[in-house]
Amino acid sequence: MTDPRPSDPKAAARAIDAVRRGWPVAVGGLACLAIETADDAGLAAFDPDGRADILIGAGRAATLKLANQIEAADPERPVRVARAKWIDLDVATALADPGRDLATPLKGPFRAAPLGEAEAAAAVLRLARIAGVLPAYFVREGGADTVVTPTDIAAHEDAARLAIATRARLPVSAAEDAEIVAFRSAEGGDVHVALIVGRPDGNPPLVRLHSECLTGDVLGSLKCDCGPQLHAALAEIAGARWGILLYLRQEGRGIGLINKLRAYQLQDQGFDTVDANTRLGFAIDARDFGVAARMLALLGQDKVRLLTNNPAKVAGLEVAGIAVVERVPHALPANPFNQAYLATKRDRTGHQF
Ligand SMILES: Nc1nc2c(ncn2[C@@H]2O[C@H](COP(=O)(O)OP(=O)(O)OP(=O)(O)O)[C@@H](O)[C@H]2O)c(=O)[nH]1
Ligand SMILES: [Zn+2]
Repeated sequence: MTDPRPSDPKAAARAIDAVRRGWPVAVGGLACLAIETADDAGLAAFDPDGRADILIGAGRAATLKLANQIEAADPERPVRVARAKWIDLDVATALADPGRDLATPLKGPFRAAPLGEAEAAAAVLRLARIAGVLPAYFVREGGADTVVTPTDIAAHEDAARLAIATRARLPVSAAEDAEIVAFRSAEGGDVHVALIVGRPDGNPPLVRLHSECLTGDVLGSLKCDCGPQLHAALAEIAGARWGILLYLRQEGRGIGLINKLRAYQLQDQGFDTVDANTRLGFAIDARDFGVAARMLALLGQDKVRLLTNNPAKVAGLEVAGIAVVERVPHALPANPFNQAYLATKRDRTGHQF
């Protein structure tokens, strides 16, 4: 039977592009204009009467004293804020970006409005995360040139659509006998990579799921443990003679580089890594480890020994059909800049150190 609502990869790609360029998108019956990329002319064309409401995540809404007007819920849940005369583009921008709270104390009171279409509202906030912009929109009932459905947006991130694109020998300093395999989805999402070290020897491979961290992996950031974990993982896998490192393009636990740097800005103001994410209106961890499970399945592996301190990675693989026969701890020495970050992982996100 054919899917009555097949997804359209072009629609998601066009919508991501539109959000990044400051063009409106329509999801269901909601017309939405991303606040971060809107300009005065775009806003005037989208909303000539100044009547469009604001759509943000519940985590952000909670800091706007809207908490008592919304159900306590996950930080990504959409909240619609009724437009008031004094909410212009500048105020909306301050509303969208918690990094400005110290410099721009917010007015108020803000009033929550009925969501309209909850599924469409949630999907358009997910679209913001995928596009790498702040999850905040001007929103009104109506249409737009760019139309996208929640199904299109979900399909864009659907791990099941990943396939192997190509593979090649890649000797690396940790292991000369290595092969790189690249994965891509027809939906045009991120390209993920596996580095296979050695040859299958009949035992489950030693596997590391490494989420991209430009600051840590490339620049040697001391704020996190990613760089040292990456290199230690390669060394351990090489030592085990057979294993796989998955390099997952899940920068910033899935919120993207720019929004991760916004979370860092909030950390400079004293919030920890968990609260920084939720104050932006994102989940604490937006990653889908089903991507890793799909990659392992495509490589013919259904049992692994997993290098991690993060129980969510174990659970994420298991739920997607990969048996984790052993969790191998992967903790590295702290430094003065990442001590608090590691303590937050231990105390608030269940990491086992
Ligand atoms: N949003 C956000 N992402 C961060 C922050 N610090 C590091 N990251 C990202 O977190 C991810 C690091 O994840 P992993 O190395 O897989 O670590 P983990 O989930 O803690 O699990 P294990 O290391 O396996 O125990 C990378 O995508 C980083 O870019 C932060 O403060 N905020
Ligand atoms: Zn990092």
